[in-house]
Amino acid sequence: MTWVPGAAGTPYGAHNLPYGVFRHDGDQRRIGVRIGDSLLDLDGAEAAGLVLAGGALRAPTLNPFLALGRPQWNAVRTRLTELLTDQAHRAAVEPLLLPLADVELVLPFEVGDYVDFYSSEEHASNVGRIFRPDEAPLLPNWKHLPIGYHGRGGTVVVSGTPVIRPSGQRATPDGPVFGPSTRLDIEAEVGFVVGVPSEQGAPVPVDRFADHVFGVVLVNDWSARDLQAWEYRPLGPFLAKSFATSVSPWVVPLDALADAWVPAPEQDPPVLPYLRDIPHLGLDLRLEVDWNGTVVSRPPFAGMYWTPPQQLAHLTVNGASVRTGDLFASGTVSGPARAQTGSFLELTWGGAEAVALDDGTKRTFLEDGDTVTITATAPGPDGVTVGLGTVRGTIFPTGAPHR
Ligand SMILES: O=C(O)/C=C/C(=O)CC(=O)CC(=O)O
Ligand SMILES: [Ca+2]
Ligand SMILES: [Mg+2]
Repeated sequence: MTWVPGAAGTPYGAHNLPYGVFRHDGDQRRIGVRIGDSLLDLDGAEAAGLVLAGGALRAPTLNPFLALGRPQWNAVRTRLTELLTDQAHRAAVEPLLLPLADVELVLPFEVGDYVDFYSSEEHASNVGRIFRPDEAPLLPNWKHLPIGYHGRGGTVVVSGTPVIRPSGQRATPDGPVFGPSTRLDIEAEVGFVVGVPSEQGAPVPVDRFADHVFGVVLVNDWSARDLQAWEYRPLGPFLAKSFATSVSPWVVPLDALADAWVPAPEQDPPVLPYLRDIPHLGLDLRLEVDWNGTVVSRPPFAGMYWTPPQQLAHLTVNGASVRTGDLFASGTVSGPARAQTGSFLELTWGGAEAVALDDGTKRTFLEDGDTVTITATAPGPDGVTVGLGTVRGTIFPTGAPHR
């Protein structure tokens, strides 16, 4: 049990220890690890010789640490657990704790390539029904491979960054017009952060997932549905999703989620051998979507049809390599019930059924000034939960100054 006041038994006790990057008093970016409502300054801890990672913890991003690989991730985690649970270290460590309220959390890693999957059967079927009412909801390939597309790593931003309403083309009966999106939406997703690179030409098999993937962030893949509906055939989303994708500031290590693996939905028809993961496990992450202070949805990640190891195996099966800092997102997480959907497109069924918020207003798509907050928890050891932090964004009008 941790000696840090108030932290034991919370979703951010010593069983979690997510990593982030912070600034204090406008200072340099530094790596920290969260414990309760504080963070431990790991730059200071490594400088003082309390934890050793060859200097990787003294960098302004997590990338050098992510690149170290599992044996060193484990060694650092073991040491941090010691420092934060053994009273013998308290006098040395306590001066390096900072209240979270006093720091600014920044993008924790330099994002490399960003891939977005489409792995919820409910989401894919719902979008199919809404966008393509005259066709089968799922295309014939959907149960044979995890569908995905390459997104835009350079526009991934940390939680709290303003989201400016994008402009673009949308279809009208009189032809396309240009202007601010009128159907701006969210996508509640889970992102996987690559630590150890793979070699070009050498696919990553399903059972090597944990050698490469360091941990998990929450993702909001903001989506302009009107732009998307007009542009997406035949190559998929382009400008409808590339303007901003928000991630939570804490990267939760896979090690903190050891108790969250659960059987994933059975796959029928059977998948090709390179996608066979035995046991076939997904993560029991429970998401919550809050719109201006009202919880409107609770998407269950455990029901995702394609698992993260299958996604990584598929992403690399053609010989494409992954690099440190690559991010692959699960795709929108939707469960079978309306109040489990991970997009407002589904929640309002294409904008036809407004949702009532607790403040007395009704919404279909996002209005300027709206704030969406996605959080998640997972089961942890001994009945505690693991917190995955928060990804929050507020919509600013088109043309708004960036900050
Ligand atoms: O079915 C379509 O045409 C498009 C669907 C999406 O918007 C999905 C997407 O970005 C992937 C996902 O988040 O599931
Ligand atoms: Ca998406
Ligand atoms: Mg996006």
